[in-house]
Amino acid sequence: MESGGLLLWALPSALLLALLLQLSPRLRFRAKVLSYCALCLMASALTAPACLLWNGGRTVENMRIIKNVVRSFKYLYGLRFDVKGLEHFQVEGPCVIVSNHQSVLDMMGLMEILPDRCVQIGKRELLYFGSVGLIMYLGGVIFINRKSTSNAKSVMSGVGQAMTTDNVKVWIYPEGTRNGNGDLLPFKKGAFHLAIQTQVPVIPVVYSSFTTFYNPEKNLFTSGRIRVEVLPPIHTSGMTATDVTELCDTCYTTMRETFFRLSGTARRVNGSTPHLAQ
Ligand SMILES: CCCCCCCCCCCCCCCCC(=O)SCCNC(=O)CCNC(=O)[C@H](O)C(C)(C)COP(=O)(O)OP(=O)(O)OC[C@H]1O[C@@H](n2cnc3c(N)ncnc32)[C@H](O)[C@@H]1OP(=O)(O)O
Ligand SMILES: CCCCCCCC/C=C\CCCCCCCC(=O)OC[C@@H](O)COP(=O)(O)O
Repeated sequence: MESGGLLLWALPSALLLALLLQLSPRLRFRAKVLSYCALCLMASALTAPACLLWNGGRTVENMRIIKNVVRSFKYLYGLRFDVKGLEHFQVEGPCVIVSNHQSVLDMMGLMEILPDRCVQIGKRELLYFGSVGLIMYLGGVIFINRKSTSNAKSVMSGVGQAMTTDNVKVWIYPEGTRNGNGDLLPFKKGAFHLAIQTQVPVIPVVYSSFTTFYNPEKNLFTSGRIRVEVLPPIHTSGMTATDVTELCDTCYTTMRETFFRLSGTARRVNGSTPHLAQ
């Protein structure tokens, strides 16, 4: 009797939901993004105990476990990564990896190629994303307060020391925030200060534009192919603080060119929208 009643409600509700999702692209988009967030929360909650049991607490070693879990997400969303230049990660010792940042989906692209012993710099607010915050903490993510330049700088100088003593690579999104508008934002300089202060190479990584398959303005979230290129390391030995701006500009120019090439879009002229390549 009870299960019959449940069926009476559950079946029409499910059908109504399916109909609504079919009818409203906005709802469909939101449902898919929500499913991604739920997946991250759920996977984090299940992976955190594994990290604790395996490695005992906050350590970069946990990134291997997290990476293996996240790498399976792409199949659920029909994403494919074509990666080139992975051999450039084979540097002796620590380095600073810089890449473009388009959306929360970047976590999948990050984990697709993440080298061993590599932690990311993230905004402090991420720590409060429930189990996702916990898993980031356990993986050794370094949290900075973006509202306080002095705090961010002092955290970064601590990072420099840890990089050399613990042989850790650091992954930084130099745009400082997500940007999905088909171009790169101007770079902040923290990553380049860090590389020069610790005299380690900078390795740029570029992901092609997501706009053809993920675009919140157009309620678009379909399957897609992402081209990824790891560029050759830029060595900083002998550079000083006076070279930070030039290093930052060189990386920005190279990465922006690569971004347009990988995305099949032409260079933006005076801020106009990029045109499709011929
Ligand atoms: C199992 C399932 C799991 C599912 C989930 C999986 C999760 C797994 C983990 C993945 C984690 C991923 C985390 C990703 C997180 C992504 C982010 O959060 S991006 C946002 C945060 N990151 C950044 O902001 C990095 C880039 N920002 C910078 O580098 C900034 O420069 C800054 C250091 C943060 C400071 O920023 P700001 O306060 O805006 O100041 P600026 O204008 O940049 O600089 C002012 C001034 O200071 C100089 N300067 C900067 N840094 C230094 C330094 N270290 N030393 C000396 N001087 C410095 C800078 O040059 C400016 O001076 P100038 O004269 O104008 O040049
Ligand atoms: C109990 C609390 C529950 C909180 C629920 C939070 C729901 C979100 C859950 C999962 C989302 C998965 C996110 C994976 C990690 C994303 C990291 C990321 O991309 O952060 C954005 C940051 O780089 C820049 O932020 P802004 O663009 O400046 O903004």
